[in-house]
Amino acid sequence: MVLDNLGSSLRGTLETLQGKTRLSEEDVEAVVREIQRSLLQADVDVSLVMELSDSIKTRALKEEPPGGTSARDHVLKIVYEEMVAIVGESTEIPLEPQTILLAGLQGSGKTTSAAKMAWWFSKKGLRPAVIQTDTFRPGAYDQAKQMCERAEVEFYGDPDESDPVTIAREGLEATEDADVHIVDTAGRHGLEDELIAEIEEIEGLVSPDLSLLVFDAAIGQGAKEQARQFEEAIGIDGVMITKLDGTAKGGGALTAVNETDSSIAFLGTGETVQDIERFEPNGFISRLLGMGDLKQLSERVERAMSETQAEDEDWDPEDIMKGSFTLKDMQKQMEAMNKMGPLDQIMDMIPGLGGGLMDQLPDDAMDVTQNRMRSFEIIMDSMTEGEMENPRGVGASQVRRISRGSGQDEETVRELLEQHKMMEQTLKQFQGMGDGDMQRMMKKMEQQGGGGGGMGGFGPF
Ligand SMILES: Nc1nc2c(ncn2[C@@H]2O[C@H](COP(=O)(O)OP(=O)(O)OP(=O)(O)O)[C@@H](O)[C@H]2O)c(=O)[nH]1
Repeated sequence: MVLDNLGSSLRGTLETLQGKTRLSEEDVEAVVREIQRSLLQADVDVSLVMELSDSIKTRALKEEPPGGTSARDHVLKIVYEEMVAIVGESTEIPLEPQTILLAGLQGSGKTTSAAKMAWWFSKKGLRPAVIQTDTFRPGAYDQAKQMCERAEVEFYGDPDESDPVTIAREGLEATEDADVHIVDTAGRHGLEDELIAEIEEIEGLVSPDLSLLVFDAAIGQGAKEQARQFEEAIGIDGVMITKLDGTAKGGGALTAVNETDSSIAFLGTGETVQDIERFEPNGFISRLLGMGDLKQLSERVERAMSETQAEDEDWDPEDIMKGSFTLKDMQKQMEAMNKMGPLDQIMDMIPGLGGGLMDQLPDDAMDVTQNRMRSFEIIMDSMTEGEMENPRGVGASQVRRISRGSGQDEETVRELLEQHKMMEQTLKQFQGMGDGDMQRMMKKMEQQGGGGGGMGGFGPF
């Protein structure tokens, strides 16, 4: 999203402060101007931008950087804290039985978000059900049903019933064994009286514990009015911002959240049911500022690893840290990597890599890397069990055979073997480490956040 630009433009400005221990008024002005420009471009409301830049300016000039802190880090910390204050706390979502009502305009992503949330609750060990009351859009029933099948969660809808309130009532009865009920509602192009009357009636019937408003990140300034009307009709406890993976500006949604005193519950970052993140203000702003988001990263790694392991019970990632690292382990790691989502999203979560590295890479660098991973996967499919277990024993004639069998050139086969060797060596270093060493390394990565460092140490990809 365009707010990403904030990270790279801000980093550029902050670099000019490198080596300084004191800040002049001009230095602070320059940083604040850059922030204003990025936020306005991202559609954040003007008064909010002014409020934010005033507080950053006042604090940067008044507060003394703590001993040993550079002027650059001091400003970055202030910007970070003030931005976290704007987006506010995340909406509280208790992990217990409850009913959630989703509201929003047509196309905002409600149906998709309902299935995503159900998937999220199911991963937390609860039993969710989605109730589809959208009788307005003809395709809504099939879409919701399909997505719930993909998410492997219970679904209720009735394509032959035209009254949404009846569907809601019957849906709650039919899914009474579920503990989290997510009620999806119809959208309209605009906020017609009919839509408001309908959602009020559904709200009265289901008495939700939580009413969430779903916003498309591209909403722009219209968000404020929308949020106000839904707030009046049913009371909004939080919002879900969707399509943050796209080119949307996102700032309108931030403005609306700020204006309505509501908080952000979830973020939608793609079209599949797994593309949902719980909103975490610190991680979100860290990522915007190119400082990474280790929490989100480790959650994704854990999820991908356990899914990969569930598919092949003979494989245990823990073994890698103890014994030898075979090509089969590398193959499994690549499978897990694919499950983690698009590479550029993952890069943004790594402190010090994020925006900084992305700015330096050519536009197609991610595609090249992903294509190379795909070639590696095809090559590995053409290798024998023995070769996968002992890649160091693969000689020239085997390389030729694998190349012919996979349709990939010999050079790429050799590259794969080289890559494996490098990973094996890197792992050998880790194998000697205790938990304390690992923690120190993670800490170091966190401290380097925002420094725009290079690829150093981050595996081969
Ligand atoms: N890229 C991306 N697309 C999304 C995301 N969330 C939803 N979409 C897409 O946005 C479109 C609209 O989403 P729906 O879930 O149908 O929207 P809706 O609000 O239920 O629409 P109505 O039922 O007409 O009110 C679909 O094509 C979704 O695939 C997201 O986080 N990222």
